[in-house]
Amino acid sequence: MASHAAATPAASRPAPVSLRLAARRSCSRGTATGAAGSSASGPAFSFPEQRARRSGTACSAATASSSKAGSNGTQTDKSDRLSLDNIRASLIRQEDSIIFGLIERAQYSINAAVYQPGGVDVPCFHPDGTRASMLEFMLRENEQTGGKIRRYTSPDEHAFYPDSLPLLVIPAMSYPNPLAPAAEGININARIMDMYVNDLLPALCQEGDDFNYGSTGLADVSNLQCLSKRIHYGKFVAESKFQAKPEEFTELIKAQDAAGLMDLLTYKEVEDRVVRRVTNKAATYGQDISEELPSDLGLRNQKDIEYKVAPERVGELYREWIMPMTKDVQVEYLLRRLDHL
Ligand SMILES: O=C(O)C(=O)C[C@]1(C(=O)O)C=C[C@@H](O)C=C1
Repeated sequence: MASHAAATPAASRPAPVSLRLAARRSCSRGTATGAAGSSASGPAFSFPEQRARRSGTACSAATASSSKAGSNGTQTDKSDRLSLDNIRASLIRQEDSIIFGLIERAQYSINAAVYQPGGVDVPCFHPDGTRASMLEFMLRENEQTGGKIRRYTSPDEHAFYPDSLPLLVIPAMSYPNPLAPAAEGININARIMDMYVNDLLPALCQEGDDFNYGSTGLADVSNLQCLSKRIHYGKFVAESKFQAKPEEFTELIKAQDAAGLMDLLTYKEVEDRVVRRVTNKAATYGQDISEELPSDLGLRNQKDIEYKVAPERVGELYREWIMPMTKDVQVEYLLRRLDHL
């Protein structure tokens, strides 16, 4: 059990070498075989292909068969979840899944074998015959299922293996998408995977191996998908900021001034509030709640409360990794905001 004591900064706890190697290999090999690469030097996959996935034009089997679809076989998202007004509220809701997921994962040891290619004997899916890690295998299998039911046609979802997605088995759906076309080429999942395995897990989990590989991998898949969604929401946040100050942003975009964009989109006081809220949520979700009403328990001394994960540590992970990567997505999106228009 973690205490409420001040957490050691994640950056000062280097990951075991084996984990660093495993994730690096998975990222570099993944770029060649389907895993998303960092988009710093260009789109991770081709623009027309990604559009096909989003629009469902690669999904003829499904579009041809639905009676509930529109005249072109495409359904429309009737929810308002991608309207710009709902973006900040969604970020706050997503915190709950992320915090619960991190606490869930922290009950298991690091279990390094899950991240090492061949560490656990799983079927290989890399075309070049190199072995996959158990996490890569589970993530890709999960995307095969989600991909069939249009998860990755939604503009707020990003696959870790976008080049390996299957055809849809249900009709395509058209989503309201307030983003500029350049958004389609931005996918930083390879960086997110690297950060999760090498920085976040070592800050969260006990060293060692408890052999709960299946539970570990399931928690990891869910956490990676939640983190990916949260971080790529930066595209929507950036779009709302652009629309609020179009002249200022346009000037910086035309100058390709990444540092200026970062300054303009950063709200230090909002970040402080996020860290405080996340820390409070981690304190609430991470304590053992008994069947007694709080009033029957009397006043509990804060120092007596045992937490599953030190709440400050979760706040730090937000400050050090999750918010900076969300801002990186915002800058990447804004730098290309005027492309293809
Ligand atoms: O809420 C915003 O304005 C955001 O851009 C999101 C976010 C975050 O990741 O939580 C990122 C940058 C800001 O400095 C504050 C918060």
